[in-house]
Amino acid sequence: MTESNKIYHVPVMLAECLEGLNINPDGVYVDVTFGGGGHSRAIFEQLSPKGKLVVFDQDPDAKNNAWEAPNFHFVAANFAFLQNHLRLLGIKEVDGILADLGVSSHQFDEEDRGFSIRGNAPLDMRMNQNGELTAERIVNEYEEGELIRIFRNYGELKNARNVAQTIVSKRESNSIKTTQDLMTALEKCAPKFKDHKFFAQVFQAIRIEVNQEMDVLERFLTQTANVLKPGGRLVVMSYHSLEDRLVKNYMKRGNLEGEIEKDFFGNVLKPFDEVVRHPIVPTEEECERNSRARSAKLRIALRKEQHVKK
Ligand SMILES: C[S@@+](CC[C@H](N)C(=O)[O-])C[C@H]1O[C@@H](n2cnc3c(N)ncnc32)[C@H](O)[C@@H]1O
Repeated sequence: MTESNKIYHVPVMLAECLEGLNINPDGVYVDVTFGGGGHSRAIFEQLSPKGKLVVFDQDPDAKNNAWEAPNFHFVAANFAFLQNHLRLLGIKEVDGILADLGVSSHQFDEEDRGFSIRGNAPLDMRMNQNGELTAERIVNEYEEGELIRIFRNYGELKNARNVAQTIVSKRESNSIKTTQDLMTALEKCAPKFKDHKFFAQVFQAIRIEVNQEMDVLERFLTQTANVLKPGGRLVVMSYHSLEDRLVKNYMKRGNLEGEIEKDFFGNVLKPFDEVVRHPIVPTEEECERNSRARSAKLRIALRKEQHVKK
């Protein structure tokens, strides 16, 4: 934890994720979204000294939650580079991969990072503070059509066009620099009594674009089949319908578009079999305890034997 009395992140569906990974104590596991390390610690506790855990996080703050052990390795990088980093560590194959997508509670709670609709902060929203694209650049420089695309696709806003037009017209007189500037500019677009949800959707859309979350998820997913050994598990938790669709397509059909590809003999070509056909969702009790769990969907797949490796 970076601050003594603040909880960094409460892991979502912890027991379900562990069960999904079906841990072999001597195996090699990767948690590509380390965050507060809740899932990682629980995985690590199940490993023998022969087992190994490699974790990724692109946010330097997460490194403060890491620990020292000969069989634990923190990689400060984007999981879009999974295969490269494993190669650098001399790891060819792993037994299980966990991804708990999106941002941590810590990132939301740190007001100055601009993820939250509470308080007032510069429009930033970068998970990796070395990244070039900020929320401020998107809001002040993106063309109207691009803004419509992100509010419609990533925010699922019904009035995406109106929101984009309002931003374009407001920024003509004054650039929109802070989270409060943005909320004030969009006051008239917010539905009555549902303004909290509306602003959360606006912020979510911008955050997904800032961090190129769909693009890196695609790049990550297509590498998992190359690094998981036959029988290895892919466990992915998503919080947004677009993310879940990509994960579902990839696990079910072996490609991001969800198209069925067959070989000469009519066998479906796909690297994974789903372990559960429908996503696992948190219990009501967990959602009450931890509101961040509410939109979570967990999918689990098993790496098949016969897929030809790239
Ligand atoms: C939902 S939190 C994970 C919480 C974690 N499972 C726990 O128990 O504390 C997501 C974390 O993944 C990191 N993250 C998100 N996308 C990433 C990416 N493309 N590459 C590396 N880290 C990423 C975020 O910085 C954040 O710390």
